Amino acid sequence: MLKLPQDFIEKYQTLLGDEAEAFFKSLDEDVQKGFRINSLKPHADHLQIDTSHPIPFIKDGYYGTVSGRSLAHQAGYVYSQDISAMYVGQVVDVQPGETVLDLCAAPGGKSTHIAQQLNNQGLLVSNEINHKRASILVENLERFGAKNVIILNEDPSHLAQNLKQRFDKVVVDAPCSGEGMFRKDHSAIKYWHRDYPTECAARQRKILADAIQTLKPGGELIYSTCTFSPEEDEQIVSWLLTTYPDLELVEIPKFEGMDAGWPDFADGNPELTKTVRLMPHHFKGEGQFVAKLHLNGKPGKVKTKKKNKKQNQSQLTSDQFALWQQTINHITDEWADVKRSNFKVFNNHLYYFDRDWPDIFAMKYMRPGLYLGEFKKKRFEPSYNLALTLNPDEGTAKVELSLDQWEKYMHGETVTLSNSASNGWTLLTCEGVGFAFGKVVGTTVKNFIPKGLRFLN
Ligand SMILES: C[S@@+](CC[C@H](N)C(=O)[O-])C[C@H]1O[C@@H](n2cnc3c(N)ncnc32)[C@H](O)[C@@H]1O
Repeated sequence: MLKLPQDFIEKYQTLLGDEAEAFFKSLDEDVQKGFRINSLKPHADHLQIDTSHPIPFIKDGYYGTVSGRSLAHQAGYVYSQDISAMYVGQVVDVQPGETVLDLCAAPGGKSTHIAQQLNNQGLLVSNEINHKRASILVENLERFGAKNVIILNEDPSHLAQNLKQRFDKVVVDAPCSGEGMFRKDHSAIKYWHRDYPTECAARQRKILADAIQTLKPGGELIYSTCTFSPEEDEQIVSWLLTTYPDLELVEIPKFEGMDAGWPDFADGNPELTKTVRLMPHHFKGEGQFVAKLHLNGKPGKVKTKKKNKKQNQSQLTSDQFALWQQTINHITDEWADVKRSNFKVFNNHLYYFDRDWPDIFAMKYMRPGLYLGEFKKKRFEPSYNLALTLNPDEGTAKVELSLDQWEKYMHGETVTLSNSASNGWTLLTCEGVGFAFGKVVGTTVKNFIPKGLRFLN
């Protein structure tokens, strides 16, 4: 049985009254697992992912599990995710073409969901303050294969300074006391103490104050936590409403087992019933809280900043452009019409960066646009990331490997083909699914799986 802190037990006995026992009991029960299918990728019925149990209120969401070692996961066709967390992504309700900021984004559950909803139109800026976690965010987003994502590794205050009123939607999936994760991750209990929720709430107010500055008037702020504590849930929303009179709550659709937020947990404002609480004794997923707020008002004057020097120094030379075109046109014609002004080069690394995207070059970035590959002396090496954006069904040069060969390739080994293929860079597929680039020389496929992504055993 889960050993809960005595202060926690007493707090929730007082807050939940008659329901407290059912609530504590539910923390010992198994949680229903889920995954999302990545709608950016072509249909892949042949991957035999079990989609017989759709989650009725989540588009592309299913009950069940998919192994992290599977081809489907490695090639970015699925994302395993708790169903409550999926619900938050659904609540964001992004429309293709919008500009979205995911401010606390690692490991990428909401960001991959948003990227999917954008359908390669508009822009997602996905930010994570912690560098190690930001690297995991990069891996997960790159697998997903979206072309319109910038990944930053910044403190929210720098985004507030540099990207004022830039976003249609801003998501703050806040660092919190994590009470809703106790069941999944028992170690989360170790960090908890009586004052922890209040400490987390102070940090959340600071993050939200920065987040609001990046939101366009007319835009929406989505605030969520994976905790039950009123200090971080209803009380934070109540603080937002009183501190920022231009914010108003938007009603969120509720489905079976979902509770409305509890006004009595804050200042009694009945508007708080527009928020949603997912409690494990009522709902099948982990604990979660979510609120959606609309920012009224007219756009204020935003000082236009001088373009950062790095922006201008990052132009592609005509030789580099020719080398890029020569390499990519051998693989696919998808990039044939993209103009030179939409590329940037930093230390020989090439990125796609749409001219209309905001200037992020004064900030710490992990991916200033879609990473396309690296110039090395007189050649260009296309990136793993680029391979995962390609549709193998649309005229892409490809070589099909067996599942055994795929496993070998994922271990970093060279693969030998039974028949020789056309020499040069090619998309590698397995069961028709694109999973990486390889370089063919006769019957040999040289391995280019990034070291950090290789299977170790
Ligand atoms: C709940 S997790 C985000 C989960 C993520 N949205 C997802 O769906 O996969 C909160 C994140 O906030 C980050 N964080 C911690 N302190 C922060 C701060 N002061 N400002 C912004 N983010 C912070 C943590 O590193 C963590 O990755």
